[in-house]
Amino acid sequence: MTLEEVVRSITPADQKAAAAAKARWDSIAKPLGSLGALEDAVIRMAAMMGTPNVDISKRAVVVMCADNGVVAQGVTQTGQEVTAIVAENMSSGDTSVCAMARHAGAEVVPVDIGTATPLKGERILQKNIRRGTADLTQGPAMTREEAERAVLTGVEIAKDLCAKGVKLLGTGEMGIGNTTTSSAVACVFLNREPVDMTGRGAGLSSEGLVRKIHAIETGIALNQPDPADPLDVVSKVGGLDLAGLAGVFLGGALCHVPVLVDGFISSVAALIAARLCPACTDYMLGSHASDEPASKLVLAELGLEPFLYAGMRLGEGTGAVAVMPLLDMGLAVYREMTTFEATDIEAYQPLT
Ligand SMILES: O=C(O)c1ccc[n+]([C@@H]2O[C@H](COP(=O)([O-])O)[C@@H](O)[C@H]2O)c1
Ligand SMILES: Cc1cc2nc[nH]c2cc1C
Repeated sequence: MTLEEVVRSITPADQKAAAAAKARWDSIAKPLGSLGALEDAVIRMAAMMGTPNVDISKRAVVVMCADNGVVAQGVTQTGQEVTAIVAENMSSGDTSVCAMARHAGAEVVPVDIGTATPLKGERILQKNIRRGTADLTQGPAMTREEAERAVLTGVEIAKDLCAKGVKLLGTGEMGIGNTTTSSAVACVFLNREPVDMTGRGAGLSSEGLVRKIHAIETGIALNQPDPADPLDVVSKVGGLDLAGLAGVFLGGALCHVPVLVDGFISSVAALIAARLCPACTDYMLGSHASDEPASKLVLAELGLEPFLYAGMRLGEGTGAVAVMPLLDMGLAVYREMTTFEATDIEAYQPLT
């Protein structure tokens, strides 16, 4: 499929199924609406799936791994080599998201979408578009064609997983320097200044933070990304992980499968997808508000409410995976609870 075909094929979520799910919640013997965001999530998932019989039993988290040329500007605490080390550990099950995913019953799918060096590991999907991006302070991070190929790769990965029966997708990433690219992309879309949108990422000194803000200012001034053209923005000041994850959001929407946003980087990828295809936001679920300063602004722009305010800022998909057990618990009540009709409690009347 071409990107235009993908965008054209995504349809809004089904409001009839949402109404049926809401009716089911309102029949359950408990105060109306009292499970708050858990009820909303089940209703929204019913709309996404087109049925009140919500099923998220099979789940996977796609972890896009890529390197970013902007690390040459001293914008990160650790070196670029960490990307490959952590990405390979995704394959052996030795990362934070892997431990959490085992608990949440999710498959971790690490993808080499653009790491600087080839990755070893049986479980890694080898989809490298290029061996790391160029330094965005010197010119565009990548070509428009490379960005488009990365988006389409994400779409295909999501479609393949859905074809294998996955009913809930999580997004995650690993890429030293990707909070710099994410802040740059967010600045362009939200028309904000880098000083307000930039944080310390995986850990950065105060001098490093000044360099990071300066690199973003330079990259935007030099490349002049067009905020009305998402592929222009992601190719000039973004990264391959951002482009690939934007594709996962589109692919999930195409398959009527909910896609959980993770932290700051993932939320910016969701914003790229939303700018490519506004209807795909119907298929997104928030997870947590990352500690990165711009995280809440980006989630608000997407109209998403995070479940968790837990001060997390790890990435990898840890936030997305963290809310899966919460969704399971919401669904347990939705499916298993007795109704007002079956008890002696008089049904609540909706508040007027
Ligand atoms: O998801 C987040 O909100 C998040 C916030 C800060 C850091 N990270 C992770 O840390 C890495 C990026 O940080 P940095 O400082 O190298 O730009 C990358 O591998 C992300 O997974 C992730
Ligand atoms: C060790 C390490 C693990 C990570 N996981 C996601 N980003 C990361 C950054 C570092 C530095």
